[in-house]
Amino acid sequence: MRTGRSRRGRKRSKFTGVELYEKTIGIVGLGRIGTLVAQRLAGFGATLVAYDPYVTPTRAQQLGVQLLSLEDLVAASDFITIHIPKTPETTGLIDSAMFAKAKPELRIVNASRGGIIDEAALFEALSTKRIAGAGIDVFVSEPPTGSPLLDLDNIVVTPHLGASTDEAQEKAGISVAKSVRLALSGELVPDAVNVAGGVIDPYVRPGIPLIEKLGQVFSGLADGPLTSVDVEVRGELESYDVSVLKLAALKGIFAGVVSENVSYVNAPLLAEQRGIQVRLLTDSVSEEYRNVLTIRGAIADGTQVSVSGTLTGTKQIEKIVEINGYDVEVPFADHLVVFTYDDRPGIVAVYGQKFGEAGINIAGMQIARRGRGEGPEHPHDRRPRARRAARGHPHSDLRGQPPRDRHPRPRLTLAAASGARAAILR
Ligand SMILES: NC(=O)C1=CN([C@@H]2O[C@H](COP(=O)(O)OP(=O)(O)OC[C@H]3O[C@@H](n4cnc5c(N)ncnc54)[C@H](O)[C@@H]3O)[C@@H](O)[C@H]2O)C=CC1
Ligand SMILES: O=C(O)CCC(=O)C(=O)O
Repeated sequence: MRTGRSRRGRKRSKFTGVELYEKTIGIVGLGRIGTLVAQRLAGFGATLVAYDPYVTPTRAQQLGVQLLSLEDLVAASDFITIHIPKTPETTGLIDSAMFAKAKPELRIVNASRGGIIDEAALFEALSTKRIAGAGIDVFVSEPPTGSPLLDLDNIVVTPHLGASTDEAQEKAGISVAKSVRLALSGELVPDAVNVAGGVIDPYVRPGIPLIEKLGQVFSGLADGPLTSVDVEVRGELESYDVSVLKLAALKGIFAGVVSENVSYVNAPLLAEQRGIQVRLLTDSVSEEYRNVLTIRGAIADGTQVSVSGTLTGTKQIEKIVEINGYDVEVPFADHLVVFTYDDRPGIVAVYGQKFGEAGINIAGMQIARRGRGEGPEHPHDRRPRARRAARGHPHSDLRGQPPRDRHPRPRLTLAAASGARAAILR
């Protein structure tokens, strides 16, 4: 890096730059920063391409970016800007083989982590003018004292100042404080290194508490040890990274049934320890709602359980929209009781009477059936029964017993709204 001054003043011609307008800019890593870079660059009249194997083409399209392979991105780009973590996979990602594919006009910027660009390969590419220039904020060893890169005149270096604005430093402090608060209250800390949730888009965020509650309902409905759980995401959410919804579903499922504290970190482990196969499935088609989240599981005896939910209206009210194949539309409540029974007259009155005898107020009710006089489809649905799903008291057992690491036997359970008064009818 040179000061660029001659004895008689500046040689202005040495400092002629190039425009971004009508150039191709390659963004490596379309996470938080890569996305912001794409949004900022949208106004520069450049063609934006990106490489990020963990981002869907639809998501990239929403950002006005075309996803390419890394090789194609390097070959097409006039500028490359790197925004990925340093991992074994990304160390030396940009090496001499990549520079061999680059245009001589390429200018490459790395403000992510040192070593993602192989420094020896970069030195070679810059010193032989294989590429036009580089802007480097991060080095393998910092400060980069003695690095031969510092002697080149087609590189601009900064001492790891990528986040050094007054605003960024303040935001970083606030962000850390918020994460600590979330961790202390047992909630999801999206930035935690041991949470496999990935970048959580604001559009995905409201689905987290929804699917966690669905997990609690699912757990109340499941009557035996689970062998598999599918977390299904249908609708517009399909184009986002929704991996956090899998974690939240598992957290909800296990919250009421294991005695240990369930978190976003240990929930996948709890599933693995129990030999439960867990999958995240996505589909862009959702017929009735903009988005629907479903937890579908199989129990060891082969029966299936499912529960779906959505967020409705401008207030984004959380609702259950399907239980075991029956269409419903029920808002979540502190206590829910689900009955499955043969479709014949007088059943509702029987249940109503039992609730009344137990001094329990019914605040709302919905009946669903697949067709006139039809009974339930699931074999395990053939006898009258109830399952409860309690929100707000996930650890409370209705009989006042400690939570158990197994599912309850079939029984008719009535729950008092306060959780304090409860009765069990068999
Ligand atoms: N120079 C500085 O002062 C600063 C540096 N950084 C660094 O910038 C980088 C990006 O930060 P964020 O955007 O917040 O991270 P992020 O986690 O939000 O995004 C990273 C993206 O990289 C993608 N990715 C992961 N492995 C990949 C691979 N092998 N190939 C291509 N893409 C891959 C992920 O899918 C994700 O979309 C990080 O390394 C961070 O430490 C961040 C802030 C300031
Ligand atoms: O300015 C700092 O403290 C370093 C920021 C950084 O490299 C990061 O957030 O990854």
